Amino acid sequence: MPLIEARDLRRDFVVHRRRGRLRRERDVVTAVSDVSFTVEPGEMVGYIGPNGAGKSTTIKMLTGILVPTSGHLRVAGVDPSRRRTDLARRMGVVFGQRTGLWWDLPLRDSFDLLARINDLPAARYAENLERFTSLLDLTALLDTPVRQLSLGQRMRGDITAALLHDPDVLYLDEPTIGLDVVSKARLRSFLRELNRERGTTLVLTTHDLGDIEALCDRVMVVDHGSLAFDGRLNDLRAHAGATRTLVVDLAEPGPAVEVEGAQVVRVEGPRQWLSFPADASAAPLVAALAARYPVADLSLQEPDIEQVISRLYSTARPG
Ligand SMILES: Nc1ncnc2c1ncn2[C@@H]1O[C@H](COP(=O)(O)OP(=O)(O)OP(=O)(O)O)[C@@H](O)[C@H]1O
Repeated sequence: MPLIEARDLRRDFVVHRRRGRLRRERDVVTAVSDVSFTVEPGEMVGYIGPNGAGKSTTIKMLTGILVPTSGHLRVAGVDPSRRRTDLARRMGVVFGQRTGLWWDLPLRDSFDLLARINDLPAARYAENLERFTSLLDLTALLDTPVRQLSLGQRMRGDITAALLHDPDVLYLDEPTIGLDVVSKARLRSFLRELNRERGTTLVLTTHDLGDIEALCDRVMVVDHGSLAFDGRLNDLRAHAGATRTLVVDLAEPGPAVEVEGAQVVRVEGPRQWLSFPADASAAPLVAALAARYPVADLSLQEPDIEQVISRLYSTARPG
């Protein structure tokens, strides 16, 4: 059974806009429109899209904070907005820009409070606290008030808090925002290990495509409230019409090579750049080149994922 099942999910917001000095008009903003997907237990899914695309609204519906305007939604077999308390035991949520910890309390007291709120058995709490604080390098900071922690330390504290009760699914909204390169790498490797060891399902929204490349087998792209893509990261490159580049060094400079399925886009002395569709194999190209030309060396350039995504956003946008 899928862990998350969303069918034709929609969320409208009613907003009142000022028209002139006295008039106010009622307007309806559709934040999420007819989104359908399923997530299987143990999947790591990236949910990406430009600002205002509907990512946070979707996460809020998945966690039961917001009620969908229409559509069908089940998480772990239940309707999140009706069974929010039951579901809270099975999910962890981390919003990168806000903390779920008590600002003036030492980290340890926040964890103790959460363990009590969640009715965690003492032995399991002790075991998880020990494990996550050592894995996330927080042991020495347990007695430090949250307000004195750096952003990266606080984020690790929030992630520990979200995991103390062994949730089946962890929702992360911008988990690496503002973190330095080393903290990002450490957090990503922790999340990979968590998924491998405990099978925790991960749903991640981010503007950092490095998070997606490091963590997610699957990516969903939302734009203007609708899903523009749902599939593997590699297939996203092909879907967006991306190309790969084969860089060929010939034994000596010569005219542009001719080979089926690729186009020479640049020539510099003996080096030539051949562009071909991202979903095509490079093997037949390499074989054809080597059979016809004196090839000294070859290398392959993957399309830059940032470019792929911005291309997808621009093609998905109406007008
Ligand atoms: N409470 C609300 N009332 C009115 N409009 C809202 C509300 N919450 C969200 N919206 C609107 O719904 C749309 C989607 O917002 P949402 O926060 O889900 O986007 P997002 O993809 O998470 O964006 P970002 O990347 O900037 O966080 C936006 O147009 C936003 O203005």
